Amino acid sequence: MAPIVPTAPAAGKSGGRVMKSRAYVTFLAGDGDYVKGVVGLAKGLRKVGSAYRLVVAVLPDVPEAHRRILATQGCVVREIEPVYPPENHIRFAMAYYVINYSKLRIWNFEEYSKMIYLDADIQVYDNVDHLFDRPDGYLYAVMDCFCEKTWSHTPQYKIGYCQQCPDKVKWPEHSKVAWPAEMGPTPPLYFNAGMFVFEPGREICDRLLETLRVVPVTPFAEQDFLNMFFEKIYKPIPLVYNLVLAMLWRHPENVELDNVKVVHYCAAGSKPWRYTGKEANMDREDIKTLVAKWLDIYNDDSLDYVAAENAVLQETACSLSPIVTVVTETSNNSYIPTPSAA
Ligand SMILES: O=c1ccn([C@@H]2O[C@H](COP(=O)(O)OP(=O)(O)O)[C@@H](O)[C@H]2O)c(=O)[nH]1
Ligand SMILES: OC[C@H]1O[C@H](O[C@@H]2[C@@H](O)[C@H](O)[C@@H](O)[C@H](O)[C@@H]2O)[C@H](O)[C@@H](O)[C@H]1O
Ligand SMILES: [Mn+2]
Repeated sequence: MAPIVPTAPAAGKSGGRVMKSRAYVTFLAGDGDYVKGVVGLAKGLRKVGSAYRLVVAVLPDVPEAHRRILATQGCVVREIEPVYPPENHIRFAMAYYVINYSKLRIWNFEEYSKMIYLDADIQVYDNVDHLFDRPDGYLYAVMDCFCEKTWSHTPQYKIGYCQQCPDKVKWPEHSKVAWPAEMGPTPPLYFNAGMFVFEPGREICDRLLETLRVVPVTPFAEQDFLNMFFEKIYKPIPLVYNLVLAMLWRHPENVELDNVKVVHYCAAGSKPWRYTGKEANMDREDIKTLVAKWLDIYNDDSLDYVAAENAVLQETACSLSPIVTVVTETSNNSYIPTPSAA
């Protein structure tokens, strides 16, 4: 029987107006091991019973073999054009951050009404689908921390100010001690761009790319840019939705690990799929536990797309023949797994 190729994301109808769908989205570049992060994320979202697909925005340099792995894990693989910042001589906080500007292409996925972006080094341990119901018109994300060495180029770091504890070292305008006037006003709230809730739109995507061409390039690349661009509509959400690991040693008083729903493995040496435990802070018990948690999901075959689909079918006691996922390449170069009865 010819496989039934699912159409574009299921769009509900309400009163004649086609309701667009929602999805999680991540970003994959290169032929390296971040693909493991995406597989882990896909399985993690399945484990928490998320109702939405995971779209993977891939750069052209992501090999076919990796795209097929992702399609067989139930991901919707969409190729995007790279985005480069204007000519610059900036030293990025991490040299590879230059590729992260390509994340901006996800605003072009306007077939979705709302998306939750997650870095490939993020894992979801509790269902967070309810974030899709937050009021439209804002960008929701968790506040970052300025205390790691990666921030040593900033005035915040130099004076020991962090938005996670604004009263510990106050920003000059609120401090009794004389400070150089050029410190300016307190910096606006700043989010970590590893996780955010946003509304795609071609028009806003064009505005992002036009603006990128005329603003200075800065060390935290697209994260700095997104914070500048969305400053007026950024709404902070609790850190349980994106635990930047450095918070565990920089602001433990702000972290209730048992309540954390989403963990961001962004500290140096914390990527679970290449963890050695040798870097600073990586021998902490809480880090070892979180890395083991990530690996448990990654190595759990029952969370693979086909296995999970079969489990659902068995649960509904249907006597269907086993599902074989045939990956069907569609015209716009996106791979959508096509479950078909053998
Ligand atoms: O070689 C790379 C580097 C980065 N990324 C993507 O870019 C995101 C941001 O990079 P990273 O998470 O390493 O930055 P961090 O959050 O650790 O600063 C990753 O999560 C991946 O989604 C990728 O696909 N391949
Ligand atoms: O390209 C710029 C990157 O900036 C951010 O990096 C993190 C990381 O460097 C941590 O090590 C720091 O502790 C944290 O503060 C900092 O924000 C995002 O996680 C990532 O998705 C990406 O946007
Ligand atoms: Mn990250």
